[in-house]
Amino acid sequence: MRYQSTRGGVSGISFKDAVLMGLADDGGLLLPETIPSLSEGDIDALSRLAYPELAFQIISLYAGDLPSAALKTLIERSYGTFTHPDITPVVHEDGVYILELFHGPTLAFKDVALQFLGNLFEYLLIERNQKMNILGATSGDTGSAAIAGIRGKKNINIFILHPQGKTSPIQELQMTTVTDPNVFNLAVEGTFDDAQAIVKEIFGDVAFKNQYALGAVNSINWARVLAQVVYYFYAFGRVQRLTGCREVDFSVPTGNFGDIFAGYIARRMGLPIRRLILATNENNILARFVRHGDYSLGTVVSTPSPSMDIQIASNFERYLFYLLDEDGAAVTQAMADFRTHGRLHFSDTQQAKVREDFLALSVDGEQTLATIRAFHELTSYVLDPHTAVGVRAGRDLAGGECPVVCLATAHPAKFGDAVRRAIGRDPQRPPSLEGIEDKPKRCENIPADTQAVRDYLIQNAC
Ligand SMILES: Cc1ncc(COP(=O)(O)O)c(C=O)c1O
Ligand SMILES: N[C@@H](CCOP(=O)(O)O)C(=O)O
Repeated sequence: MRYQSTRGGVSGISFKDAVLMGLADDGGLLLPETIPSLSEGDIDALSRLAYPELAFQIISLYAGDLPSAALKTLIERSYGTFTHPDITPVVHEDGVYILELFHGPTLAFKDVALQFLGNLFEYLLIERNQKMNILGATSGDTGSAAIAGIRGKKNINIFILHPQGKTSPIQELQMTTVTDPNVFNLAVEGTFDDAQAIVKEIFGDVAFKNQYALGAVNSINWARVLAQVVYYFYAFGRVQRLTGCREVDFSVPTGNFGDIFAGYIARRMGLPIRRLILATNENNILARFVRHGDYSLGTVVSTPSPSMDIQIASNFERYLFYLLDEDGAAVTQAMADFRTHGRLHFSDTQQAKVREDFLALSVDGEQTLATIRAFHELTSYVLDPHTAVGVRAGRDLAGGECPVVCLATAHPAKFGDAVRRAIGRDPQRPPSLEGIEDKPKRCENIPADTQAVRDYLIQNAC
């Protein structure tokens, strides 16, 4: 499998090189040159596999340059840290199937890909006798998952920018209480969008990126998206076995568009997904885009689901590549237009195509809390606020005989304030969070300024 950039300036590179390149050197995002197509029989066989074996089969399709034995070991190590034997179990509650993606070390879906990516980076750096400085932006969950995947690894430093005071207290502590010497937490005076823009600008300076061997842990990195494709197949197999259904709907709480884009790839591979339901909070540029073709930038607002307080969704560019008929020049132009005007226009034909690919709903804070409350009253199950956004959209938009799978993207204990407001008590704390408030912390404040972050990197790079 070879990889190409959405902007047409990079092509023919291997999986390993794509993982190390992160952001494509022309500023675009990397995608496989072809998407493998699976038959009904293939999917049937895959749907019977346990998670690690399934991950091996799916990832192998895209990573032909990784020896099989090495890939197997990476997968075993990555999912050996999960506390549930099924890795991503599916539970059935009040008519919806909940795909629990929060049984990894930091209690969010990011662990599924970042445990794997951390081990993959280590393997590639040993193989090439190289060092790496990871630079990432987080609205709360990627940061802690990336730090957990990288801490203690040799020849890698990690620099994570989070928006100061805008993550949940537990999310912040999960990052700042990791005081290993190779971990650098930077609290940016701005929003997640500011932090992500700084990261992309720094990656865009290819000479600097190469000089400091910068690596990407955000869903900029294709390996992130790839590892997330696996659980769509897993959930489909489990739900099909329970219900005998031929198709399923997935409802996906969405911010940076990485998770739902993984579902889109799964569908392009042939997985019978009837509808991909894109659920946002009030930061709803993507829901407006799907529903009305209105892709225009708003101002980031704070919500009970802070990890999705995002306006500029990184992976939208990957979808745009397909919407614009895989024309790199057209994507480059569209991205430049968006930077200049803060909006993009789509033809009626394109809008119709988008509505074939997705349904969408924007769920506000009150509705989110009401969903947590109502679901808890009916089932005793406590949803985290991001999952609640997806459950609300799934209930409103799914229909007919087709089961709906809602992605449970985080454990409720990460968002105690929102849960308390909804159900009047704190969520139960998993053992990994016990005593977290009492641990020593390390974090530095930094302005939302690219040069300041570059200078910090230069001083602290390995
Ligand atoms: C808990 C949680 N749910 C949902 C999302 C949205 O996922 P994505 O950014 O891949 O759209 C995020 C992060 O963005 C998250 O941390
Ligand atoms: N919600 C994310 C935002 C970054 O998304 P990513 O998938 O591109 O890493 C977070 O928790 O940081």
